[in-house]
Amino acid sequence: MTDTRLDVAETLKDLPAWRAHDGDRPAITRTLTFADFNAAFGFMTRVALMADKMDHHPEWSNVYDRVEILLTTHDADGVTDKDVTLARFIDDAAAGMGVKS
Ligand SMILES: C[C@H](O)[C@H](O)[C@H]1CNC2=NC(N)=NC(=O)C2=N1
Repeated sequence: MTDTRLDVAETLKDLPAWRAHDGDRPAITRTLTFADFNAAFGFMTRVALMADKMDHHPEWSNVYDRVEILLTTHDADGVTDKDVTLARFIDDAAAGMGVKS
């Protein structure tokens, strides 16, 4: 994995559940809705452990069954392979956890 900045539009072609962040800097976002708070927080725990292992951390928030996630690489001021790797892990983790959207 490198800290090379990727083109956001190109990157999103391989990440259909993700959108370009509409804001101040290059980033990708996904909002997930789970069955309930327990499922949402269980998902966040799994992602948190992987993020810490990768030393690459999401910007996110949780309200009850909903988790909003923004991925960007602060050290590169943009989206990198690290964000793609974490996004794929997030998609895989969510797929088996009763995600409603
Ligand atoms: C010192 C440490 O490796 C860095 O601050 C890491 C920590 N987690 C990080 N997370 C994210 N999303 N981007 C970074 O550039 C980053 N850098």
